[in-house]
Amino acid sequence: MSSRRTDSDSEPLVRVSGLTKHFDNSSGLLGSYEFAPDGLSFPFTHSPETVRAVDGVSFEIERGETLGLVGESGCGKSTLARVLLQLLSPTDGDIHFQGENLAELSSEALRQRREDIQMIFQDPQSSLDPRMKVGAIIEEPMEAHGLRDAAGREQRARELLESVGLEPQYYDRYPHEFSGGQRQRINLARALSVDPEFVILDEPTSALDVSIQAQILNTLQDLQAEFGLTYLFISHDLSVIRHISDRVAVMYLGELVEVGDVDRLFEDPRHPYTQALLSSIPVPDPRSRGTRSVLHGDVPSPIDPPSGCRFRTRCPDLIAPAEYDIPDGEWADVRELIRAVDRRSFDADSVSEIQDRFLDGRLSDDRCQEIVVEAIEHTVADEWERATELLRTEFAERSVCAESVPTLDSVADERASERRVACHLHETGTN
Ligand SMILES: Nc1ncnc2c1ncn2[C@@H]1O[C@H](COP(=O)(O)OP(=O)(O)OP(=O)(O)O)[C@@H](O)[C@H]1O
Repeated sequence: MSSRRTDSDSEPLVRVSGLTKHFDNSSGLLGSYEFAPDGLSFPFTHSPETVRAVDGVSFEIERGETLGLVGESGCGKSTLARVLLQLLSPTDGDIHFQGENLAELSSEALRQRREDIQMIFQDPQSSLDPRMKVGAIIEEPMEAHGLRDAAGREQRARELLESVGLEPQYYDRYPHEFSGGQRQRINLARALSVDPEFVILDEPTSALDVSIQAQILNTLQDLQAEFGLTYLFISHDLSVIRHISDRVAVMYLGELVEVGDVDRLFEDPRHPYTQALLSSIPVPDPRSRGTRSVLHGDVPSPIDPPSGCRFRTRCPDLIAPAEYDIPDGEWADVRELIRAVDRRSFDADSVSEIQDRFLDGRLSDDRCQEIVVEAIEHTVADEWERATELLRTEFAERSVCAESVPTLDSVADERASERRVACHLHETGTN
């Protein structure tokens, strides 16, 4: 453990509250201008677009633990990492590191903090200058921060090579002489050379063969124990996240939707998005099949995310609008119909046939029955968009999931482990 680890030991190492990063996509991009219809005269409107990459994210990381951050591509994981690393300034929110608000630090204090927070990227090649020898690569951050004399830096570099599972004599070799896994080990040695407290690992094993991945993960765990490190481990690969994490934060479209202890979260995922992600993990036994549908469709644009719960447009558990008196089983049938119309996944020959296929008789709520029949009639008339629109405005947009933003609240867990979920299904009184 580092000698700096003395003050504010009761504080989590990292405390992030309401962290937000929006990108203004308009700068220099013609894409945000709408041109006059003749295509010749000066653009008459300008609509700057805001990419809501990270939106009000709060979490803590305790000293010595690994928080796994998981989510599909484009959900904001790398942006969050870059803001934590101070490579990007937040639009809003606070980052407390060792009890200090990074936004309030002097530039000298911030420089010191930069030493304490290091990052490992996916591509082990990109951060290794091919013209520099391994020793110089590892020593560079120490030199930049004025740590040790030349002999001390060399000794440290050789020690670190050993710590990360390489030979000390590799000190005099060039990066091209190493495999991908070995290069990632060199990156680790380089990051550890300044004795950081906190290491952010952004898909550190994604570019490596599966057999090498496991070795690097094991080395990361050994290094964590040896140096008392705290990790934020970012990956879209759930098996890697399960292997390495103590706790897991699940991110969707710029927001956290579930946070919990790794074993509990994998055994008993609560958020429909976490459930869908887990059900999409390939299972070794081809005969065993998940009971839930995997994720359909793409992640919506962070420029115009869905209202309310951002996952609702893909959620298999969308809550029925309160204004309809519709039993759960009937609502499940309606949801199935909505999805099928969305995907145009059936032949629309006759209204009664489609009704029989999706519904178990007439719906008990008259208004729901009317809407469903009208939508089916549209499909039979080959007016799929009108059907989709009708089902969207009469059902999806009237759900609490569309009308109100769920907050990331604690939910009861039978093993009393920490669990926070942002889903209306789990709000007190709903479930
Ligand atoms: N500099 C930028 N300017 C505008 N938009 C950006 C910028 N950087 C990222 N984005 C957008 O922010 C959203 C989040 O991107 P980010 O790279 O953080 O996601 P991610 O979860 O890390 O994805 P991946 O796993 O593919 O790297 C995306 O829609 C991305 O296009």
